[in-house]
Amino acid sequence: MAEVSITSLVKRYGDALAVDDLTLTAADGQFVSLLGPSGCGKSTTLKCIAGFEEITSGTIAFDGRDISGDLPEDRDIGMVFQSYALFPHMTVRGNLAFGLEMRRVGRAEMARRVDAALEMVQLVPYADRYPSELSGGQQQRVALVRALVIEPKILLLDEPLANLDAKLRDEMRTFIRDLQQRVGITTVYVTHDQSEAMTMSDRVVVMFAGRIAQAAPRARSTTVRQARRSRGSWAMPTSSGPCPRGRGGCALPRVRRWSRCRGWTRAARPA
Ligand SMILES: Nc1ncnc2c1ncn2[C@@H]1O[C@H](COP(=O)(O)OP(=O)(O)OP(=O)(O)O)[C@@H](O)[C@H]1O
Repeated sequence: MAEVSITSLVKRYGDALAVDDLTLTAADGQFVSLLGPSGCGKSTTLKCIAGFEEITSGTIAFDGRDISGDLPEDRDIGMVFQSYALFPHMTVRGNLAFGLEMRRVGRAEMARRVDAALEMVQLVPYADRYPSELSGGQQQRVALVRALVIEPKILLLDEPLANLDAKLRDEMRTFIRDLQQRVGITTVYVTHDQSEAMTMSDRVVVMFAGRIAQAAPRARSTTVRQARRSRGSWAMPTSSGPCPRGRGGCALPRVRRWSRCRGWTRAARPA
């Protein structure tokens, strides 16, 4: 497991500034969510951490070692996408074994890790099925353990629940959080769903226009229901800085106060 430190990260696509001087640390074992409206730079930040995008400037370090110039395969990360990205022509077992084969893990060790992974996500009876023979939730569980089976230092999740229905999403939130705590892996999770971020994370980092607008620890007792209740008062800041209503709630690094405050414009509320 590792600490992720991003310092003054800038990512430009031509003239477009996707990430603008972002500095962020995810401590060893911490679950950090990047939350914000569409186009604010969440996925770009994640892709920069993964090495899928070349950064324009700044540094990304794992446990203090600058990995900004490393290839993705040298970064020791596991990644899960919204679209599952499973290999359709491989069985569940084949999907789980693929990354281990690439890393030349021995047969006995590979079998041990794949069996443990199947057990972990309760998919032992589905080991020989193909992805098309699984439900969305089952496919996402395969994608999740496929990322973990290579025993990466960092887990990156890009809106992994976006394709699931509401009930399954609730179940998967708990599932992912429990799994993350059991494995103790440093996790960066991208979402535009406030309740998802609040119920799953140790820290919620709100992004807006490529920058960090708010960073707050999770309200510990927050449940899915509590988070849902607060959704009515959800409002994205139109700029960083204190609450324009002057009540002070938004200026404090506390998710609960901030989410209750109605000072921020509702016009920018994410869908
Ligand atoms: N390959 C690319 N080429 C040009 N511009 C891009 C590219 N990828 C992202 N962008 C731009 O960078 C900005 C940030 O995009 P990004 O995908 O990181 O946002 P996001 O917060 O993850 O949004 P969403 O929630 O919709 O996925 C957007 O303005 C987007 O149009």
